Amino acid sequence: MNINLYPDVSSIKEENLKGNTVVVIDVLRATSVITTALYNGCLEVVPVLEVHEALSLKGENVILGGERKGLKIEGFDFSNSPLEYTKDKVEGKRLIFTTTNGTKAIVRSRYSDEIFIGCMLNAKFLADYIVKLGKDISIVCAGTNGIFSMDDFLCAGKIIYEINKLTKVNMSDFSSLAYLTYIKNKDNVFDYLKYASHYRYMLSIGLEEDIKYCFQEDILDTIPYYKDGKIKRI
Ligand SMILES: O=C(O)[C@H](CS(=O)(=O)O)OP(=O)(O)O
Repeated sequence: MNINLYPDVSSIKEENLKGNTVVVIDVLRATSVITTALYNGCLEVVPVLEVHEALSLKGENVILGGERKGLKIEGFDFSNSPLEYTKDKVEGKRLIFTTTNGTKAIVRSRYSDEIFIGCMLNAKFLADYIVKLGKDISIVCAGTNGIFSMDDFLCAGKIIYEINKLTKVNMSDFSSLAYLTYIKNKDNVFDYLKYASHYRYMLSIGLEEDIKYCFQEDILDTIPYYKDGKIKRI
């Protein structure tokens, strides 16, 4: 099984993803939100690129979530904080979701038939599931504003680490680097993250609790799956 890793959305090409199992990561915070919302009973998440698109989809049993510059959008019900997506707020609801990096990465990974949403929260469970599919794996990091992001890279390393425990893999050099980075830092994640600009930005706008939440490992057994413009739980 081959594993390829893409540092941000601009580096993905249709021919690289076709036929592969694709995992999209935006650990801070979009893919952590999606996984949490579905775990808490949200029916489906619809990722959209633009705020006006989200607003136009308002309706019964629909909630709007997301951010711009890390902050809640006017007219939306929720921000991009996974801590807001509790069972009492999201159960039985349809979430329309737009964020700066994460939802773009998901929508732009549509070249594959098998697209999953990954984060630290579900890494081990996701690895178990996708290994059984037996296809080559492409991991797409959302990055931040079109630039490589160390936080997504560490999460990619964790997912590769979990896959490697289960089956024989052939890692690209970039995948190996993520894998080794995770092994080296797994016991001191926050010492590593302090070098990450996205992490520092999140801290500067008061999101320390979100970060702590997003870097918990293997606490949610939810495997979000993107098909026909919607993300649902497997
Ligand atoms: O709010 C977030 O977590 C980020 C916003 S930004 O990158 O800090 O502008 O959005 P996401 O799409 O989840 O990376």
